[in-house]
Amino acid sequence: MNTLEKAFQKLPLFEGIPEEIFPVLLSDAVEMTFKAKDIIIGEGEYPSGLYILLSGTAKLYKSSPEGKEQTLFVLGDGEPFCLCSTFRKKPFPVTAAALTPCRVISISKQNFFAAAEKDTAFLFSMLQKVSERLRDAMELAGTLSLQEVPQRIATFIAKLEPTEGKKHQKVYLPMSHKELAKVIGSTPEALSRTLKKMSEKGMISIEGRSVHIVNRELLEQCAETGL
Ligand SMILES: Nc1ncnc2c1ncn2[C@@H]1O[C@@H]2COP(=O)(O)O[C@H]2[C@H]1O
Repeated sequence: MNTLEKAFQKLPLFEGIPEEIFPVLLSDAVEMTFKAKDIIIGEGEYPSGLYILLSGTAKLYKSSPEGKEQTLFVLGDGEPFCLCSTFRKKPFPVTAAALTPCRVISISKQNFFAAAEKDTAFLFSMLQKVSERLRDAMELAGTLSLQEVPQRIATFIAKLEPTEGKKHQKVYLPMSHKELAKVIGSTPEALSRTLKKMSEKGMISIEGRSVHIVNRELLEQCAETGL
């Protein structure tokens, strides 16, 4: 097994996939690297196949003609994208951009379908990912249309994994405040005001991107009903 095949085998996305699938999938894989802010694929382009973000953080977003951006998904290590364009001959519906330096592997459609035909576990894993994305998209639609900004921020923070053990309730924002505003469908100014109010109410204390959840019950209450 070569290094790339070994790296793929360790990804949660490919858990339980038989070893012999990786050479099929990766025989013509292309590795690309991007700097933070680089466009990986622009809206309307035709990706060559399935992309896997091997390391780094990237976002999928839409922008309006006025330049307003809405982040649709934040992709982390091991996350695939271009799944829809792999299944359908349609242009890429969004833009993918790097938030940090990113290492991306592209898998040709031909190899993707060869692996899917060889192993149903692989195909099921891809289907599972597509359905997860659909669920996330529905959740985002509900959040943006039904929740106020404080609820969206509290929900986002409450879902982050604690970085210093569950007891300490320290979490780290995975992106800048400016990028976070695009995820929650707000402006950086409204985000700062809300974070300040949440601190004053004793829910959190915040320093840069480091957030201490002072009172999780209050934070979860805010996620439900707002400030
Ligand atoms: N018309 C659309 N508008 C916004 N997002 C879309 C649209 N179609 C698909 N997507 C999402 O954009 C994602 C781009 O990467 P994927 O093809 O993996 O999955 C796609 C969907 O989750």
